[in-house]
Amino acid sequence: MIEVLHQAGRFPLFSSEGCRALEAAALARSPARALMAQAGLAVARLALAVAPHARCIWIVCGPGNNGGDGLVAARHLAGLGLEVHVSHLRGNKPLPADAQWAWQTATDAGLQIGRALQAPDGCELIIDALLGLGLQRAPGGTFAQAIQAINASGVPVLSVDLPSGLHADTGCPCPDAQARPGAVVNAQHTLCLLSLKPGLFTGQGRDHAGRIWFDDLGVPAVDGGSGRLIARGERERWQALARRAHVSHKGSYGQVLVIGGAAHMEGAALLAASSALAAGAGKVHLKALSGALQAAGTSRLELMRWPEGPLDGQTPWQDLTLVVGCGAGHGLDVTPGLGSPLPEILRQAPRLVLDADGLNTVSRSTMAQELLRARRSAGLRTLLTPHPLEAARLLAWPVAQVQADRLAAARVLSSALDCSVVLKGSGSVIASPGEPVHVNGSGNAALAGAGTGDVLAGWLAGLWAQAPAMPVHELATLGAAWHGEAAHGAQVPLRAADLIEHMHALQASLP
Ligand SMILES: NC(=O)C1=CN([C@@H]2O[C@H](COP(=O)(O)OP(=O)(O)OC[C@H]3O[C@@H](n4cnc5c(N)ncnc54)[C@H](OP(=O)(O)O)[C@@H]3O)[C@@H](O)[C@H]2O)[C@@H](O)CC1
Ligand SMILES: Nc1ncnc2c1ncn2[C@@H]1O[C@H](COP(=O)(O)OP(=O)(O)O)[C@@H](O)[C@H]1O
Ligand SMILES: [K+]
Repeated sequence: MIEVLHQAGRFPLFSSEGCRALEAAALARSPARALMAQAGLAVARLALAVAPHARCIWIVCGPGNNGGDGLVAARHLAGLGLEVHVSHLRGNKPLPADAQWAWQTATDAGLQIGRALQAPDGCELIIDALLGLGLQRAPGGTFAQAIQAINASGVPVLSVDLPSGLHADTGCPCPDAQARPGAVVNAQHTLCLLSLKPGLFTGQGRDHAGRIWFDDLGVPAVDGGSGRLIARGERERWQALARRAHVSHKGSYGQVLVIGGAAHMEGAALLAASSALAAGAGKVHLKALSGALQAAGTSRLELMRWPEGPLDGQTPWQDLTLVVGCGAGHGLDVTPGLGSPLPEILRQAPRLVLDADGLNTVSRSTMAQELLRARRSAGLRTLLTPHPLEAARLLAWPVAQVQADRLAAARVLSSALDCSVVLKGSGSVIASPGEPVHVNGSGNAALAGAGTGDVLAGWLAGLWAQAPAMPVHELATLGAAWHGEAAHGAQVPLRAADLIEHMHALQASLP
């Protein structure tokens, strides 16, 4: 058993369908009941580890195999002499065979199984085995009551496989018939079994699941899942990026050009440019859309101002990695006569990170969308870094639809514009045409502050300038993981300029 987000490495993520296929294959290879026996034992072990002093435990079991896991755990914990109260909520249908076996062995062992919907007096731990992978709809009736009682109890909760009510694929509460979100258990710990579910790591998953543990039940990991979790910092991969030959010089590390920073939003472009420098780009140029900034220069003396004049056939495109859009306002709008540089950038830039108002401009212009879509087949590479609202504008969806299934939204956007995408937020989702989706496990709400996205965009370009041949999907994954890692242990809230320093300091700690 591991605590997933404390591990370095990449773990396969399985959609509900993939989990079912893995489960069926594992069941076919195992003796009858062996998986549930192991699952229940793992739950009991973790309960003892996270609440070693608890004497009284309430175990709330549902009508499927999730409930079966809870019943097996109940038998083990009662066998150790703990005061175990079991509530079993079941419908009119017979229990599945494994859960029926768990119920029978528990009652044979003398466990009393009731239907109470309140934590017993003196309860010190709740085990939530109500609903797992088989969640079909928003919990109603006694199921909703049980979830409310668990959440209102003030007692620590260990959820089995998933916090009950959370959808495994999306990390959202299951909606009811009126599309209102249903109740979800708020757990301190979740023990995910057999295969990792993406919904634990993105959307609302992290807030409901607490600390996430994983037991593969002895079934070896296969990488046939629908995506991958990037658990924690990937220092060995970063080290390869940061390595410098003694004989190298600034020309060895590429050039970044940042275009953005309209009046009143100069800071966004400065953050992106400073971040690209800190990431190690050899030279960083700034083309500010605000005349004042372009004239006055910046407090970072290393930054170079890009000369006045249009970007055109004379621009050394091949040498440049571009970050376009940070604080650009309407300055890139593709209105005839205004001379927006965006169409030429989309036609020419070999490596382009498009962020913030660059994305908003694209969402308003079908011409820009067509130019964007044509880039990959022309050998030009693009990374879009939208937050959920920017993604919603690009997709012409409500933002709630983006957040309701972040993996799907990132995939649809990536395929609609034929680009790589980092859909930012809790559990950033990285999607690229033909690649498995990655979910970034690092980072936390210390990053929820103005400018941290500009820092990400600049950092990505800074890395890309140094490794121009790196596949964009990999680059986006490494950059997002680095950005998130820098927030661990940082003071909350983390100011964006300080974030750059934290990310820079991680370079020094590389092995
Ligand atoms: N087999 C094994 O060896 C292993 C199994 N494992 C464990 O099994 C779990 C999956 O078990 P599962 O497929 O039985 O689904 P589960 O989550 O228990 O729920 C299904 C039941 O809930 C019901 N139901 C659904 N929604 C509802 C709602 N809103 N409100 C009320 N009821 C609702 C649904 O009824 P129905 O929709 O058919 O009316 C059905 O009766 C998995 O998460 C893991 O813990 C692992 O340990 C690996 C080894
Ligand atoms: N709760 C969180 N967990 C992990 N990362 C977060 C969280 N909140 C914000 N972030 C990260 O912070 C950054 C915010 O970017 P963005 O919203 O574009 O900010 P801005 O436009 O002000 O620069 C993104 O990289 C996002 O993934
Ligand atoms: K559960």
